[in-house]
Amino acid sequence: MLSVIVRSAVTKYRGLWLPGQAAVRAMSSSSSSSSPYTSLAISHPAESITHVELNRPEKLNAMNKAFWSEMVTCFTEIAEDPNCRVVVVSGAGRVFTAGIDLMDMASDVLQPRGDDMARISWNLRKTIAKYQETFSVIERCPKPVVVAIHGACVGGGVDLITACDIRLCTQDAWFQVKEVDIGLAADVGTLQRLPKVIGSRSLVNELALTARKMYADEAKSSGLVSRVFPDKETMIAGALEMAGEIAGRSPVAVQGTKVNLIYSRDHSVAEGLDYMASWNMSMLQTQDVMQSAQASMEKKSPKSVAFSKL
Ligand SMILES: CCC/C=C/C=C/C(=O)SCCNC(=O)CCNC(=O)[C@H](O)C(C)(C)COP(=O)(O)OP(=O)(O)OC[C@H]1O[C@@H](n2cnc3c(N)ncnc32)[C@H](O)[C@@H]1OP(=O)(O)O
Repeated sequence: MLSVIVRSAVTKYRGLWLPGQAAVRAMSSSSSSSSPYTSLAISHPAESITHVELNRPEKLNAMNKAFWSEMVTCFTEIAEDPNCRVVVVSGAGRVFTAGIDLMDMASDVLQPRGDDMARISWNLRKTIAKYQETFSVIERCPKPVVVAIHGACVGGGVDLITACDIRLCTQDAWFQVKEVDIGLAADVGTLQRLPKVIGSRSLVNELALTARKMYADEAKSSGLVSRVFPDKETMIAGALEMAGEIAGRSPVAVQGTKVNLIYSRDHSVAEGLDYMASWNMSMLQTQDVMQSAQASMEKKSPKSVAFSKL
């Protein structure tokens, strides 16, 4: 199936079909007028919670050109939005995502432009960096991101979820580091982040080198996901409940926790402690500490405190 899709896309690219701004505009005009995006649906299911839904269900949420840039815009805005304290990401329709849109990939990544090898390579490097940014922007976002996965999570889907902070899935979910099957080394985050998520280096290597599917139970036992739900409905309810727990706590504490966890993952303990001290020399001066401590003394939940926006 893959070769048919890629071949037909390349043929269309060479002969007839050049997706560009016009195609993107045409897709925009056919989508809901309230959403600025064609590949994502954004909603606010509860106070301080933003729900980002991959929203091309008819193509199994395959990641097309619009998706790769819209995620960057979306998460840049979320990072700056004081009304958002936590994000839930999920997929519309019957699966989470089938990975990169193989039609778009054929015309973009596989047909780099340039007058000679140096220029082609330079352009391709910039393209790959742009694709990487689509998921790095999730990791850089100081608001925690809970991702809820059902059905297939293929290729770019694994790159996406490893950039998120908390992973939940349904019993029918499966994960596939599919890139070797389509002739490439995964290049937008899986090879860098999956070994930091899953304890077993051997398992990571096996998954990435064989492209075998990993099902929900193994995803749980290996640490890729922290919870497995019987179906999508209960998973989304569980994700929103968890998001509510996070959103109810001090945003200074929550965002500081995310930023420092990621910093420490990539640095030595000594460097992490040093960074933490510098972070908290400002952040400990927040009114949130006193308000939270007072609630704790009064045996109240931190959720009872009306924290100032951040
Ligand atoms: C610099 C680059 C960085 C990024 C790298 C990323 C790499 C990757 O993501 S590698 C992985 C690529 N994905 C795949 O190889 C998966 C391809 N899809 C499938 O194998 C199957 O669709 C799947 C097993 C997920 C589900 O099979 P099922 O029988 O349930 O559905 P289908 O009939 O196959 O699909 C339904 C419609 O969706 C379209 N579609 C599915 N996947 C893709 C895709 N990746 N790209 C584009 N379109 C896709 C499929 O063509 C069907 O459309 P239609 O015929 O119009 O109904």
